[in-house]
Amino acid sequence: MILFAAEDASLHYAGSPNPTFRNVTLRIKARENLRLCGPSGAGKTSLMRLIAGLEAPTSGKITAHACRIGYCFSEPRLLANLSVLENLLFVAPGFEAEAEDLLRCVEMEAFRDNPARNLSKGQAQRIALLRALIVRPDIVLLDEALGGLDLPAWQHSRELVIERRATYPFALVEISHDPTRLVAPHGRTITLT
Ligand SMILES: Nc1ncnc2c1ncn2[C@@H]1O[C@H](COP(=O)(O)OP(=O)(O)OP(=O)(O)O)[C@@H](O)[C@H]1O
Repeated sequence: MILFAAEDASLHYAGSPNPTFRNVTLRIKARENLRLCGPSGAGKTSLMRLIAGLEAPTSGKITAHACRIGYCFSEPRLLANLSVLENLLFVAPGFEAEAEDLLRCVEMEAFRDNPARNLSKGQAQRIALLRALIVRPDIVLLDEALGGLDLPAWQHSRELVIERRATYPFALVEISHDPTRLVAPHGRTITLT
């Protein structure tokens, strides 16, 4: 099953001298692993935003785009004045029990009622990961999302993604400058230049 398909898609930001990427043809199948590679500024985040529907191609077309996305940005982007639990329930109303289970998986149950603004960057990144997973996505997008975590926190987070996929399968698209910090290191690679 194809979850996302772009044909000859190019993206040219208004005011930029050149397109960010040109003529990208890409299909994402259910459950597959994909890594976006390329030097800084090559357009990896922009392509991820296209997959998420946050950008539209300036030429070419998106031919399949009917799925639920869990997006973990490179910054956590939590709602600062809401508690940790409220941040999760904001995207998944009524899922209290599941939110609490997920918090236990990343050893953050004690932070449930803390305002998100009081979290460290690594704690906030873990909550942002839970927010992406709790919506039962068809595609999870990780944009350097776990890069700042120390090794034990990263391992916990990686295990959580793997376990969660076994129950609620999803395709995984990752951007990581560090190949040792990929959740799925043997996935297909798309290289932007
Ligand atoms: N909203 C925007 N408006 C204009 N230009 C943008 C916008 N977002 C990104 N760009 C430009 O598009 C190009 C690609 O940026 P993008 O963040 O997609 O690259 P990247 O490969 O993810 O880079 P990095 O590895 O450094 O994160 C850059 O030249 C950037 O300045």
